[in-house]
Amino acid sequence: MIEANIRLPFSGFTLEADLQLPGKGVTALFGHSGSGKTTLLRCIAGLERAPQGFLRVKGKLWQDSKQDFFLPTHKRPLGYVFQEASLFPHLSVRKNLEYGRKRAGFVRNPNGLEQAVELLGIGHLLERMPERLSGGERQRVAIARALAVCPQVLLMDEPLAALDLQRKQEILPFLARLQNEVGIPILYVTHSPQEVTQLADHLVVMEAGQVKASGPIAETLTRLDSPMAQGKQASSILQAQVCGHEPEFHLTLAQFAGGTLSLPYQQAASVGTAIRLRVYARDVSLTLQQPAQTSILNVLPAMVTGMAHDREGRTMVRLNLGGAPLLAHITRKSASVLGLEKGVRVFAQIKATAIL
Ligand SMILES: Nc1ncnc2c1ncn2[C@@H]1O[C@H](COP(=O)(O)OP(=O)(O)OP(=O)(O)O)[C@@H](O)[C@H]1O
Repeated sequence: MIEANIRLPFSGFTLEADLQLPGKGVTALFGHSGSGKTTLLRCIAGLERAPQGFLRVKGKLWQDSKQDFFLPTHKRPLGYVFQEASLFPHLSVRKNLEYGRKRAGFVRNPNGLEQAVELLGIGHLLERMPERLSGGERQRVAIARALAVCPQVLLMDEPLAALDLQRKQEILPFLARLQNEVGIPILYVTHSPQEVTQLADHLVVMEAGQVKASGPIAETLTRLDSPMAQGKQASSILQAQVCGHEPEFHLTLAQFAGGTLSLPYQQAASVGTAIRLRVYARDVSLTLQQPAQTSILNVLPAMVTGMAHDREGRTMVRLNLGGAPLLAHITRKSASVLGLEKGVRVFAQIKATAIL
């Protein structure tokens, strides 16, 4: 677990964060530009010293201003990945990785470097000079360099922001692998909703230096007061498990807390495989009665738990499907005609899902 209680005033901006973050998985720090994400990460890294600060990482004290205790950055077992890879241009990839390990005062695992190289798939690049790497390869080397020191926390500040879409797609699978195979918490700064839905297990929403929301991804993503639950991109995440296939219809069945869903056929996913699904709020419609004949395969009972109206005649409805939260974006008129309010039972018709 990461416990942080930080107050850092700058002129015109104050960071105030009181957070308890999980000790594993990816925590996304999401917010608009200038909301304080990087400053929070820098405080955790010890690159910024908040006059009022308490920070404990996996039971170890890193800062306690009350006791005037501050562990300097080089003694904090962490890896830091920036937007730009910032490799030494005169050193080969291998030397860059080795240099990082020599600098860190806490490396214990002698195999850390080999493991990082394998995980990021950069074995064939070790003797190359950085100038001969593509942007995506350079960033993979930077991530491997951060991991090679065997950190207890990995801090990533918009690691994909400087890359074009194709390079982003190239790196995302490696990040997903990191999440599954490295047993350390990753704090991941981003303002990309797509990266949040694809990678995050826990979400922290920042606004003007304050923590607006913090919690498990499925819950926090669908909070009606969250900036991510607004507009066309609003979506929900469902944690599901493959429970069968219907190859004759080219469908796969997946079970989640709210029932069973039919998905496009996933030949490679055996029964029991855990999958993460994204459902756009705009792809969910609501009915009061269970439709007897419909072409929509996924119709599940749900209960309305909240609603938020916008100024353009649309309503975001938050639903509970057996404990799983789901957003539906419908017209305000439909919400009125159906008499929707908190506690009303409905059927959610899910038109499309994407496997992440
Ligand atoms: N050393 C500093 N002195 C004064 N103000 C600072 C300092 N560092 C950051 N700030 C201010 O703190 C605010 C938050 O900056 P920060 O970089 O943490 O935001 P961010 O959410 O990471 O933004 P972005 O997504 O654009 O990187 C900004 O208004 C910034 O100008």
